[in-house]
Amino acid sequence: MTRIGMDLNSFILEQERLYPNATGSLSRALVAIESATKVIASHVRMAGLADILGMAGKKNIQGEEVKKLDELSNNLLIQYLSQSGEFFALASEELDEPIFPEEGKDAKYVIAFDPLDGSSNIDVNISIGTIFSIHRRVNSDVSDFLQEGYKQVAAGYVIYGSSTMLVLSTGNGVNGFTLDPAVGMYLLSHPNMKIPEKGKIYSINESNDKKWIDAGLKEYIESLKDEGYTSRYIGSMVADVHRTLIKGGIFAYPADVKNKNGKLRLLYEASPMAFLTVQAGGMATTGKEDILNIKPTDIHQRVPVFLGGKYEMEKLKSMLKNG
Ligand SMILES: O=P(O)(O)OC[C@H]1O[C@](O)(COP(=O)(O)O)[C@@H](O)[C@@H]1O
Ligand SMILES: [Mg+2]
Ligand SMILES: [Mg+2]
Repeated sequence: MTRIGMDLNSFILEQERLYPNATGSLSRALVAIESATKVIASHVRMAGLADILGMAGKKNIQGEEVKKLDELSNNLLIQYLSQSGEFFALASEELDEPIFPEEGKDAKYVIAFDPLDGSSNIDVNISIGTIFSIHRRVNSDVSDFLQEGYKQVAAGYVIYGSSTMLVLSTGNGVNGFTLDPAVGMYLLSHPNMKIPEKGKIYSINESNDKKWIDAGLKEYIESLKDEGYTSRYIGSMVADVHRTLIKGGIFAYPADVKNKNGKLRLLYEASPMAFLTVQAGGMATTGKEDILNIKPTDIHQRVPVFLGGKYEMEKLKSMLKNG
């Protein structure tokens, strides 16, 4: 029986037993993520001492400066996920093209991940994270990554914050586990997470307001303020979404004149976070369509993101003009 303090491995095995035909493959895949993120968490904790802050001295395919911790986290995930033998292919923010690990040639799943989310916060000791999205292998090629978000088998994130937490959904609700550093285990701390129907916080980079494309957006934010909402924006999607899941409200990264499709990437940021939000009882849209219904066309494609509780999302839909 699921209970507070239950360790993640026992939880994963308990979920597996609900499906008598399960082979254990997804369980082993999740354990590989668990192991990799524990090692990343330990590096994050010591980053200031271990000379792993700052730039790696290169740019990724999206033209962004790669930080040393981006690169380290990417390498650790590639190593752990590949050696698990449970992934046919891996796509990452920090990889130009997906890779197909030798050990995974018979595997059933593909995984897309943002190894280190919130790069601009790495050097200043503010919460950062890892985001992942798992789909079934269908065609055995790159197109396996171009499946709609609602087809995700599992999605989740790890937040390296004042504590490290892993938040996971396999399509059966959302559960959060806190890493107990003394025993090195993720323990169930937030069972059956539900986003409040109405919150008090909006989270958006308001310094971009003059560049927002949709003419209704500014009016919407003003109207939330009139209702007494306050602003919180960390600039790490993982941290802003984590707060939104727990406290409610809305998180947004809209399209603007500089980022015509928004900034966040569909496969390894928008889609897994939309899956978790919907599983927690909330909603997620680009302003034009449900994020989980988008059929991706590119591994690194970007989309506008609005996600949050029912009240804020319904109000948003009634006020956006889709300009
Ligand atoms: O600084 P901005 O433009 O508000 O962007 C913040 C957004 O960019 C990101 O840092 C992008 O993610 P990466 O750090 O993985 O590139 C998100 O975590 C965050 O929501
Ligand atoms: Mg990111
Ligand atoms: Mg990143």
